[in-house]
Formats: sequence, structure tokens, C-alpha cells
Amino acid sequence: MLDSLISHDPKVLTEKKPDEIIVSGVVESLQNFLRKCIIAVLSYGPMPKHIAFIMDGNRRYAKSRSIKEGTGHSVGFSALMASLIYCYEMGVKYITVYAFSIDNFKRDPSEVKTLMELMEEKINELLENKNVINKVNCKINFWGNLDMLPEPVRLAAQKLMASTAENTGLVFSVCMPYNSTSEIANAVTELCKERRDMMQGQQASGRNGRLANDGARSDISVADLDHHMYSAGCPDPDIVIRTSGETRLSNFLLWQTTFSHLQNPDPLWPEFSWRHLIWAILQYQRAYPYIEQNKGLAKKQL
Ligand SMILES: CC(C)=CCC/C(C)=C/CC/C(C)=C/COP(=O)(O)OP(=O)(O)O
Repeated sequence: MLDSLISHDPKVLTEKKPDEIIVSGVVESLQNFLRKCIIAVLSYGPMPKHIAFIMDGNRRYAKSRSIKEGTGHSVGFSALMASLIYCYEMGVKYITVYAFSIDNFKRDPSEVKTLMELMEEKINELLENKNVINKVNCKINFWGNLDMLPEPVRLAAQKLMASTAENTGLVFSVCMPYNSTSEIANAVTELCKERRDMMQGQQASGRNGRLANDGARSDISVADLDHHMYSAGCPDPDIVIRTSGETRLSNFLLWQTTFSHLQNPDPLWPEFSWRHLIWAILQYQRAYPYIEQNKGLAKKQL
């Protein structure tokens, strides 16, 4: 079932013998049952609302298996689709992924081209084959400077956002091309523009000086900036998972991760599976009292 949802390869459905299909069907039913039991037990503890992933290790995965570099990212995309479904089953409402950083444009041009082609292909697959999207009733956002993308990728991304905008299930945000410092700079620019427009509007409508000064407030609050982040309206991530054992945030969601539980499991992103996700949630549940205590202390200090 999951295979047929996340794979667009017809071989998955046609190359098996009848007895193999029965055996794999039984094994899959057992796995689904086991998964549901584990989720039921896990749900007694605090569950994360938002998990963010830094999907690291796709090239290393390809290298270690002597396959083409782009194939590593393609397997990574399948791992991502599987994770979306697992998170949905666990009641995690928000998933955010670092799919392409602004710095990734500095990679070898042929690698950037391959990655952009893959993005276009996968976004178009999502537009054409809505299996995964329908299963998780997914709303897809793209966070980042879309103007930096090649036109076909940008148009496909905009189409996917528009076609899923009304969905009310999982909220899936793809950061691409993104970095956190640009997001913050963009929020400041947007806010200043909003204030300037407000002031000019008030001056033009001939309001008195007091009101004009209200519009031109010079102080900028954290909440003001929050409203202009790509992530506006989305709770901060409870967990940030960076695969492949890397321990850096690499300019990802710096504004939103003050209280996030950071985890750096060893598997490379294409190897990331259901059991790694369960383990991540268990670790989060263990750290939960400490995280909540820190949040409480920070509130008191305000
Ligand atoms: C449409 C959509 C959301 C597609 C997502 C596809 C996907 C898995 C993208 C990951 C891109 C990326 C640069 C990952 C980092 O691994 P890396 O290339 O830096 O590999 P390394 O860590 O081994 O060097």
C-alpha cells in the first residue's frame, strides 16, 4: 500500500509473482497493525505538532551505493513522502523540510541543474498523481525566494501551492531556495514597506498628525516580525531532525527554533524510516518536561 502510494514506478506493482504478492500483503498488514499499536502507545505522551527535517546525506547515499548522485536525491524524495504519511498517521500536523538552501546555488552548475530538474519532476508528479496529497489532505507551501528558481520550477511550485491551498490536513512547507537570515531580512523589508505605505496613505487622506504618527510607529516588535516570516501562522517546530549525524543548523529556521528539540540521527536521509521517526518522538517525549520548563522560565523573564 505505502509502496504504491510513494512509488510512481509501475514495476512495484507488476513485477511480483502471485505468491510474493500474498506474502508481501500479509507482511505489510502485520507491519501496519504493529505501527498502529505503537502509535496508540506513543500517543499517551506529548506528541509534537511540528517536525522540521534537514534532509542531509543524499549524495553520500548515492556515493556509498555507486549510483548516480541525482538518484540519491530521488530516493530521498521517496523517504520524504513516506515520512509525510507516517507523520500524518501520528497526528503531526506540520512538516517542514529544507529542500534547497540559497547556498546550494554555489554548487557545481551541473549539480544545481540536476537538482532543479528533479524538483520540477517531483513537483509535477505531485500535481499529476495526487495519491500522497489526497491521503494526507495536504496543503503545500514553498518558503523562500521563489524568484531565484528557474521559471519551470517556480511555475510548478506556484501551481502546487494554489491547487492545495484549500486542503485542511497536514501542512507541508518546503523551504526552497531558503535560508533563515534572508527570511529575517525579507520580513524586516516587508514590515518597513507596510509601515511606509500606511504612513503615506494617512498623509494622503489628510489625517491629523497624531494618527499619522501611529502609522509611522518606529518600534518593531517580535510579533510584528513574526507576522512577516514565511512561517507566519505556523507553530514553531517541536523537533528539528538533521540526518547523517550532522550537528549544525546551517541557517535553517533560526528565528523559529528557540525551544525546538534538536536531533541528529546517523542514517542518511534516504535511509530515514519509520523506526527513526518513532525513536525521534520518544527522545522528544523524554526531553519534554525540560523543554516546557525552559519555555515557562522564558515567559516569566519577559
Ligand atoms: C519536491 C521536493 C520537496 C523534493 C525534495 C527532494 C530532496 C530529497 C531534496 C534534498 C536536497 C538537498 C540539497 C539535500 C541535502 O543533501 P546533499 O545533496 O547535501 O547530500 P550530502 O549531505 O550527502 O552532501
